[in-house]
Amino acid sequence: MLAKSSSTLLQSDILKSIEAGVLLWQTNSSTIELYGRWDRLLGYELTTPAAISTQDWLDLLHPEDTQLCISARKEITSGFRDHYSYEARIKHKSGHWLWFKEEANLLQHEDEEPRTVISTLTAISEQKNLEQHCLEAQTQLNNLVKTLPSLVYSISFSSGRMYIFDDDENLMGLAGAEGDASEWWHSKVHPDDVAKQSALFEDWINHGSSDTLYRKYRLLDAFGEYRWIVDRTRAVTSSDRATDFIGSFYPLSELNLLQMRLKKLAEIVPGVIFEYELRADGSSCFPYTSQGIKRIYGVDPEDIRDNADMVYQHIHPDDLSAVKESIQQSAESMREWRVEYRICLPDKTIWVSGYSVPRRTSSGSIIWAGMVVDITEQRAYQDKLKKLASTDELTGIYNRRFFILRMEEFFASVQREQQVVCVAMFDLDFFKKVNDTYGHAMGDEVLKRIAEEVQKNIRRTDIFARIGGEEFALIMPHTSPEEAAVLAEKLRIVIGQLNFTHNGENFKVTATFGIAAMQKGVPRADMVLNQADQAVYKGKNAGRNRVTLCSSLE
Ligand SMILES: Nc1nc2c(ncn2[C@@H]2O[C@H](COP(=O)(O)OP(=O)(O)OP(=O)(O)O)[C@@H](O)[C@H]2O)c(=O)[nH]1
Repeated sequence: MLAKSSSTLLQSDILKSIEAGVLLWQTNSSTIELYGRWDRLLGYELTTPAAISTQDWLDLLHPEDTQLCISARKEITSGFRDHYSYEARIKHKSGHWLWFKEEANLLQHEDEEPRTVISTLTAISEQKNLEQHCLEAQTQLNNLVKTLPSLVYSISFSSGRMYIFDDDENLMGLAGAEGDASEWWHSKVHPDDVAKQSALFEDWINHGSSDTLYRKYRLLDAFGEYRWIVDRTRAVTSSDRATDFIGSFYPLSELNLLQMRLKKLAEIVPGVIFEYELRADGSSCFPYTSQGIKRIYGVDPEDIRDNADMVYQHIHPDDLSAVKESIQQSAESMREWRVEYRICLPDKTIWVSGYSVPRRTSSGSIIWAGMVVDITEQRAYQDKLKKLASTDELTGIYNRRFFILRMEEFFASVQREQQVVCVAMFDLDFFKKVNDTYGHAMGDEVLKRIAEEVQKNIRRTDIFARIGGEEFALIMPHTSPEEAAVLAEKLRIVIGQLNFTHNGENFKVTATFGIAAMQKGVPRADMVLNQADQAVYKGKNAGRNRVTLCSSLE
């Protein structure tokens, strides 16, 4: 197919030195002379120059491209133009197709016949492949953008031009657009959000814009409604300089909006909202806690996300086992968890109330969702109220109401257990005289002082109360009547030794004690108090200032 040419050696040597094939053809001839490196390009080992028939040349071309070549050459033979160029595929010796570009120029004047045309053949397969890849990547990217539920945009850093990828299915209903980024943005963002969001963008740029900028604001959609969206922006860098921004707008769903509102609500709740998980292996963690966890437990949500230990470490040691037990009970019964306990913080101890509802998960763990609220103030108020309800206003010791309640409790425990609880009652002697002689205020002072002194001389477990005007009573747990009599005697002496002074005049008071015992078989608690009262009465009749056992103890 290929024959040796008769062209000069000099020409062929020059042409050999360039990395391209060179073609020379006379328009009136059916032969093409080939020079340069065309042989190497196509895998032939022939020395150049060589000659090839026009038809052989066309046969080397890809069938789809032969017409290109014919038409291009016709441009010159018909005298329309003096140059042409086209890109086509040519068959390599090994059988595969190579892309090349032929650029031809008419060498001789058109009046001269035959006319000579010279053209260069350059291999462009690599470039073609690259173009093909780019095209494919572009198509893939466009397809990808169309599958996203977001509206994707790019902004040129230098020109500020914005390009919004067209996607008629996007959730915002917004069309693809090209224009000034700032203008587009300002026309779409809710006026109340502009200042803050601009500041965030500026700040991001000034800090190197290396991370993704994540913003939430309201954007006008195609239907004239402001929608909450998430705008994620990234900088495209080249040589460490931002050249473009790419980003996307994603409308927040109802669920997202709900989450946003819940998060805000969670932050203002006076406590912590949490999810506590007890795993099947017994370990526990807090998958979610609102920011209030810092106020309540002094820890961050991240500190306890995988391990709840830090929370347990803050629970008051006296309450820890009760808290753990309450969780255990709730886990066993799958009933709500409700408990009040103390939390120790570095500077104070607070009371909290916890409430949550358990549910089982498919992984075998139990998750409680609920909240813990600071009730320190409420608790202090309750304590105060409780104290007020149980305290005698004048003396500060327990009042009759509280005393009777405790009597009932002891009465119940005496019925269950083998224990003796003694009750002592005492009534001041001739107290009316104290009031009459020194005044009611002085009488009050006497009552207070006696309460104080008796309190000092009894055990911490004894319950001491003022049950009437000048009547006092004591519950003495785990005390036999004999021991009770000894204590009463001691108190009688203490009272009798107290010195009172009014307007320079000294006086003393005495008290008469009666003792009864609460034992198994006594039908009612108040009967024990009656028995003690009767013993006092007996003591009064016997001359006062003495200790008397009730008749059943004699
Ligand atoms: N100052 C003062 N006096 C009280 C109070 N409650 C009761 N009294 C007085 O205590 C006195 C009790 O008097 P009585 O019941 O007659 O008994 P008494 O004078 O102590 O005589 P005996 O009990 O028989 O030894 C009355 O004068 C009451 O007014 C009080 O809160 N303050």
